[in-house]
Amino acid sequence: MSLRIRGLRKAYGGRTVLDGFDLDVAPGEFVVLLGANGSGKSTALRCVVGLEQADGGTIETGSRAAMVFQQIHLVPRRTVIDNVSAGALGRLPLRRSLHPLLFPRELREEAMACLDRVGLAGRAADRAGRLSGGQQQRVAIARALCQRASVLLADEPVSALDPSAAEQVVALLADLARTGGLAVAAVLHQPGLAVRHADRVVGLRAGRVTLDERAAGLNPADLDFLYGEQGAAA
Ligand SMILES: Nc1ncnc2c1ncn2[C@@H]1O[C@H](COP(=O)(O)OP(=O)(O)OP(=O)(O)O)[C@@H](O)[C@H]1O
Repeated sequence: MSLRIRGLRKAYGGRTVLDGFDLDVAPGEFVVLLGANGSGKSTALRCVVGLEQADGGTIETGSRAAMVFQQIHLVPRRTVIDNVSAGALGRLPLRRSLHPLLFPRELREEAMACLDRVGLAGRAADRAGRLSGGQQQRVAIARALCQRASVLLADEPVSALDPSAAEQVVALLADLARTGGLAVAAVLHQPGLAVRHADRVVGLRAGRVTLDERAAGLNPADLDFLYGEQGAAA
């Protein structure tokens, strides 16, 4: 099991946000998290990558977990390949991580392979800021791949993209799971994208899993339940 979360608990100022959250994502599987604003989806993913400290529960990620966000945060004046290479900076000696000219050749090659996996090898030398929003999100995914993660998390990766770019990015996440063997979990606010691309859908209400089923089986009653008046944190 590449990602296994059990009994995750988190409160902010005495207000419970995660109330015993469980999640399994297997290698090769693409799981979409759905739920109303405030139901705890982002907090759960942020706990996995250490951006938040859980109050209780266990998280196992196999090897490394990497995450992409709605806010893409590329360095716009740097080239696409420099941005992707930055995913590996933590593995380089400090001296070599200071400037792209000092990055080792093997790292460039690895970054190029990551860029190829997201279909953007041809844009390697362009400045990142010149790419479209959808292309920039794919570069951010390549940067995450360059971290050599076995678990890839995405927090609303397509909320700022037009429908066609969103479809492409979510299809890419599904493909990275199925052909790349990654365990992929994404928070989406578009149930249609989940039905079309995910293997499983996990629904949260008030920091607990209240739905876990095959994406193709998602029905309107499930969505009413997830997004109804009580769907957010209690
Ligand atoms: N750093 C923080 N300090 C205090 N409260 C927080 C913090 N981060 C999140 N919260 C609160 O925790 C609750 C859950 O937030 P979270 O972002 O996990 O929900 P979400 O399901 O991802 O919502 P959304 O769909 O709006 O992104 C919200 O009520 C939010 O205001």
